[in-house]
Amino acid sequence: MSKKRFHLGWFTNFGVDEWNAQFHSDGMPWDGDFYVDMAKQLERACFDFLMLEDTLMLSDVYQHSTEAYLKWAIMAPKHDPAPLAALIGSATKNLGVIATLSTMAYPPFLLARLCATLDHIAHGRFGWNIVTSGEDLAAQNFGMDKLPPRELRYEMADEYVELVNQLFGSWDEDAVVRDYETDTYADFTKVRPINFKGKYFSSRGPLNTVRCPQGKPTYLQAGGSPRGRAFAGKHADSIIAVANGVEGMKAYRDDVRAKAVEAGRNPDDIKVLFLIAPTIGETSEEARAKHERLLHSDLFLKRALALYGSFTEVDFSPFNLDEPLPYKLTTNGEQGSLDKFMQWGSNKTLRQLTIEGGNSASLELVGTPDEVADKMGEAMEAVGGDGFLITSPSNRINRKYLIEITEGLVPALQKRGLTRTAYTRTLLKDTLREF
Ligand SMILES: Cc1cc2nc3c(=O)[nH]c(=O)nc-3n(C[C@H](O)[C@H](O)[C@H](O)COP(=O)(O)O)c2cc1C
Repeated sequence: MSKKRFHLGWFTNFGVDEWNAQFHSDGMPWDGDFYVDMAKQLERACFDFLMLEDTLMLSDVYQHSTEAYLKWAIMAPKHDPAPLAALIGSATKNLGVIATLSTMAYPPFLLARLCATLDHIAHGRFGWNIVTSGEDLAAQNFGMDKLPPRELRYEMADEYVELVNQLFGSWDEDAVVRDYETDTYADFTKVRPINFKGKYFSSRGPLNTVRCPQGKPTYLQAGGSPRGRAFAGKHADSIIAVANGVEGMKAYRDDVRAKAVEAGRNPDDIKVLFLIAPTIGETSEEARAKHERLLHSDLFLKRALALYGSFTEVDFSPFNLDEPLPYKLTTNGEQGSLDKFMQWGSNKTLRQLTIEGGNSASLELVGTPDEVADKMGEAMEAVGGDGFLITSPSNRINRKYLIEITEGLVPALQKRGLTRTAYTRTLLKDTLREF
C-alpha cells in the first residue's frame, strides 16, 4: 500500500538571520534577498508554503527591559511581512507565501485590499495568517491601553472575517470583461457594495481591487485555546499548531476536525501542520551532540525564556531555574503555547521545561536525515495526517540549516513517498487540498 503523503510548510519571519554563529550570514537581511533565496530553495524542495509570522511591538517583558530583545535580536528588529510576501510571490512560481496580518491593526477594507493585491502578485499563492495580536504592548501601539480579552477578540475576529469575506466576494468572477467592441473593462453590474454593518466593524464596499485569483486568500490560523480552535475550524484552510508529542498532536487534530464538522465543513479541507525544529547530522551521534550543545548552553535558556516571555507576556526571569514553577500561569496572550510549555502537574523544573519546550517543537527530532524522516512518517501515521511546519531551532536561521533540511531531510522524505516531489496545482488552496 502506498503511504499517505503529508504537507510541508516553513515558519519564519522578516527578522535577523543568524549573524554571529560559526555558520552565519551578515545579520542584514533587510532588502529581503536572504528570504527570497530561502523561498527559492523551499520551492526546489516542493514545500507548500513559506509562512511569515509577525508581531507589532518591541517586547520588554523579560526582566522588564527591551535589552534581551535587542541585544540578542529576539523577535526584533522585525520588518513588515507584506512587502516581503510580494517579493517572494513574484520571485517564485509554485510556492505559497503567507503573511501574518493582525485584525487589531488593519481596518478590514485595507486588509482585504492588501490581500487581494498580494494574491494577484503571487498568482493565487498568497495566504493570510489571521491573528488578533496577543500582547498589550501591541495594543498600546494602536491607541488602546490593553488588548480586549480573548473571547471578545475572537468574537470581533469572527465578524471581521465575515466582513472581509463579503468584500472579497464583492466582485463577481466574471466582472472583468475587457471587451474591445464596447470599450468595457469591467461590468459595473457585477461589482456591488456590501453595506456591512456589524457590532464592531462596518464597511460599504465594494473593494476597488480586482477579485483575487483564489476568490479569497488561503487562510491560516494558530489559536490553540478551545475558542481559537473553534474559530480555526470555521475559517481556516490550514492551522499552525504546537502540541506535546504524538498523542497531543493527534488530540489537537481530532479536536479541530470535529470543530470543522460542527461548523458544517469538510474536515479534510483543513490541514493541521505541527511546528517542528529538527536537528540534522551526518551521524546520529553528531546530531545528538549538536542538539545537546544547543540545549545546554546558558544563552539558549535565557533566549528561550525571553522569547516565551514576548508572546506569553510572562516574565520568567524571577523564577528559579532549578525549581518547578510555583503556580499555574495564565495569560491573555498565547495560552495554548504557555500550557504546552508549562506541562503543569509534571513537577519539572523551569530548566527542564525550557530544555524540552524552548524550541516550541511538537516532537523531538534529532538524527540523520533518514532517522528523522522515519520518525516524521511514523508520527504522521499515528496522528492521522496533514503535515509539519518546519522552523529553525531557537528561531535563528542560517543557510546551512536550510540546506540540511532541503537537501538532507526532504530527499529522505521524498524517497519514502511521504512528501511531494512536484507541484500539480496552480492555486495555494488547491495545493493544500491535493492530498
Ligand atoms: C505556532 C504559532 C504561531 C503564531 N504566530 C503568530 C504570529 O505570527 N503573530 C501573532 O500575533 N500571533 C501568533 N500566534 C498567536 C495566535 O495567533 C493566537 O493569538 C494565540 O495563540 C492566542 O490564541 P489562543 O488563546 O486561542 O491560543 C501564533 C501562535 C502559534 C501557536
